[in-house]
Amino acid sequence: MDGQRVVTDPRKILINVTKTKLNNQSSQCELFHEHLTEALEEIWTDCDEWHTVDWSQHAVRFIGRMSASVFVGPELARDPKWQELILSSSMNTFMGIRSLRALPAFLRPLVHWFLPELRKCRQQIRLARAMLQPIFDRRGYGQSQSIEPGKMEKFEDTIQWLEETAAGRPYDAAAAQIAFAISAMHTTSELLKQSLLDICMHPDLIPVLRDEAQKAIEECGWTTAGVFKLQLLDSAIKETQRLKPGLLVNLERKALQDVTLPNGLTIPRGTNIAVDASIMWDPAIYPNPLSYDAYRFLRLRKSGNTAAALASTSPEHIAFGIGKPICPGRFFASNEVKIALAKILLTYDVRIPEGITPKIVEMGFEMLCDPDAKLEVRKRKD
Ligand code: HEM
Repeated sequence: MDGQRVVTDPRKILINVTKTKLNNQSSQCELFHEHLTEALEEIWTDCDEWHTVDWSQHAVRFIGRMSASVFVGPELARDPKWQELILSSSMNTFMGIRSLRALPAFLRPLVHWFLPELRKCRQQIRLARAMLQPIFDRRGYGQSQSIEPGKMEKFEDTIQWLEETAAGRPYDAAAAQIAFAISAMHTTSELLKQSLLDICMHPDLIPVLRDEAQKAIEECGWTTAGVFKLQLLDSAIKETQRLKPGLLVNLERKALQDVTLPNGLTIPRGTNIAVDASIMWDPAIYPNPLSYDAYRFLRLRKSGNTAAALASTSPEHIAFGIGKPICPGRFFASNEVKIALAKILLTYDVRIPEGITPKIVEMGFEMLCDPDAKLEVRKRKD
């Protein structure tokens, strides 16, 4: 799969762009806010009567739109054809991987050519190439030609950063965009979906979170400094991620040689291993671990625990991974989710329809937000 290959490419072009460029943009929060505002107006409208929205679908579209504003720049981010392409290609990749995993390993190199989802992925890579080409032409990029970084016109998007980081080495720009979508969209939108559902299931939080957001934005605007001030919101999201981390096991690896652990246990070569995420529900670490406590990480943060912020990680909270391959997109994802929640709470009244309790769905190792989750929303009076 082309998108997957870009992430595992040993030259690490995409990973380096994510680490060095993606988290370093001062204008990023404003851009996220601008695109989310447009998406909310288009999708949730200005209607000030309660109406039901398909939260499960809309959260993905909000994250897709915010992410695309930085991945491909405003022009493609606003293009409905690009939005559709990115959403469906990442879904097709996930479904294709699920279908392949159900087959014996020896059949996969052959069968993947015939699986409908993966055939669709290949068509979509071709479409992405065609849609990116006019931008490449306008900017004068060529996949095999080297442009001296200092001589490039500046664009603040991954199309440019990939070109700079590749520095003349061949790479597949379309596959890289699909790879960004695969890495970023599903994970981040799952976190956004469940965080808002958890907040709505604890409606006392809403006025407190609104107040925090109002003050932060009045003082600093939709900037990195403003988002940093959303500390209760940060804590609430991290609590959601603790209770529903996305995966029941994380950090999947294969032992390439016999490995003897400090306790003497030997993992034989060829063994597949993963880390059990249930440490995040250990009562010795998190008192009352199965209850949602939006203030839990705020209290820890105030007591000086440096790992208590959403984008931080520790052996007790591994939803963003840990160690060398820790998620390099975690700051980007945290900013997106915080901006989306603050903006939604400031602009809309939000509630879960009466009589409904959203369920978390476990599928294999995945922990998914209720795929049928609906919300009732109405625009707040200014
Ligand atoms: C809530 C959102 C996200 C979650 C929960 C998440 C989770 C993770 C985890 C657990 C890993 C490590 C996997 C391992 O060690 O086996 C990882 C790696 C990675 N993530 Fe994320 N991620 C999120 C968002 C993003 C975003 C927004 C991007 C890019 C913009 C991104 C890009 C990557 C990349 C490139 C890697 C591979 C790093 C490497 O191999 O060195 N992620 N992510």
